[in-house]
Amino acid sequence: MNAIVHFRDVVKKYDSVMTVNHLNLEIEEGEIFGLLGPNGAGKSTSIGMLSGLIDLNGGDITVGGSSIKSRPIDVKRQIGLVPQELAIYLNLTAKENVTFFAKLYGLRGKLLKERVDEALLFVGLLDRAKDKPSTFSGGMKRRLNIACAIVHRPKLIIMDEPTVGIDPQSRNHILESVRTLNRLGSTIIYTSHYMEEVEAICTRVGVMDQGKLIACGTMEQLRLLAGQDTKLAFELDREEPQALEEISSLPRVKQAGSIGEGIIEVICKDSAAILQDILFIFHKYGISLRTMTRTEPGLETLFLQLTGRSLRDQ
Ligand SMILES: Nc1ncnc2c1ncn2[C@@H]1O[C@H](COP(=O)(O)OP(=O)(O)OP(=O)(O)O)[C@@H](O)[C@H]1O
Repeated sequence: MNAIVHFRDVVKKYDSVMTVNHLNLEIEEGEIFGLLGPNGAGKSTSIGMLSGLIDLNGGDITVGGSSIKSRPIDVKRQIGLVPQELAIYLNLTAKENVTFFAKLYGLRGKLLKERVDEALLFVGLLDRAKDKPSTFSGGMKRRLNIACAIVHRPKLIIMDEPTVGIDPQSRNHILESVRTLNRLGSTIIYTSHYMEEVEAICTRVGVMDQGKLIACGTMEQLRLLAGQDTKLAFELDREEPQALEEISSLPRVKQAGSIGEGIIEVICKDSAAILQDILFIFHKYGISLRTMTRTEPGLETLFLQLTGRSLRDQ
């Protein structure tokens, strides 16, 4: 894997306030990277610097090896930015909007027409191509915003809170689009303070607070970092005290016990690493597994544990 985005010691100050405080971050090609944090954490400022819209006060950011400071045009060409505020023209039709952005990115002629239709189809607005966005719902406007950002098939797509205040249908459409764009080869950076969205679609998550990256990793890694426990529940065809004893003595298992009706619960750290060991013990004692459930603490709990504050109540 190659890092497509590299923040190196990035600083942004407004007056004397460190809005982005020595941010170091690498995002690999092919990731859906979630940038999570409460309002004012510095997410939009970081994204703004990455997109060349805000100057840096220190450090550097590279995209595909090009520096935003010395080669901003190279960087911008690789990026599709879906900004938090809608960046569409209400007096142009949907098609004219997407065409405008396609031309900005240098598309011309037949290719331009193809890509515009493709982008409108992708966001489910091809049948509304001739309508002006003033007649669209909030969710449709956001989808048009996405079409404008992806029409040039960028390597890196940045979405800044794209689902704020929209209907569930458009929200699901957008989340599904993110997955599809990623499958088609784009790396995605997705900022949000909706933890459920980040948990559902992101392969890795960076948690920002007060201008700093306070944690970064897969959900499993973040849980480990915060020292949180996962609960595994196994429904078995029979219970075997010796098997339970062996499970209890596995490293990383904090607690294992029967809760009756053939169900045993295991409280552990890093459940992915010990699952094989537990299944091996069942096999050794000839115990059949009927069902298994895994309950994990969410990002909200994790944020609380890392900062002592809630993500939502900022
Ligand atoms: N142009 C500006 N001048 C002064 N302060 C600013 C400016 N832009 C942002 N800030 C401040 O920087 C801090 C970080 O803002 P930023 O928009 O990056 O946060 P965020 O994590 O994206 O939050 P949100 O989810 O609300 O967009 C905030 O305290 C904000 O008030």
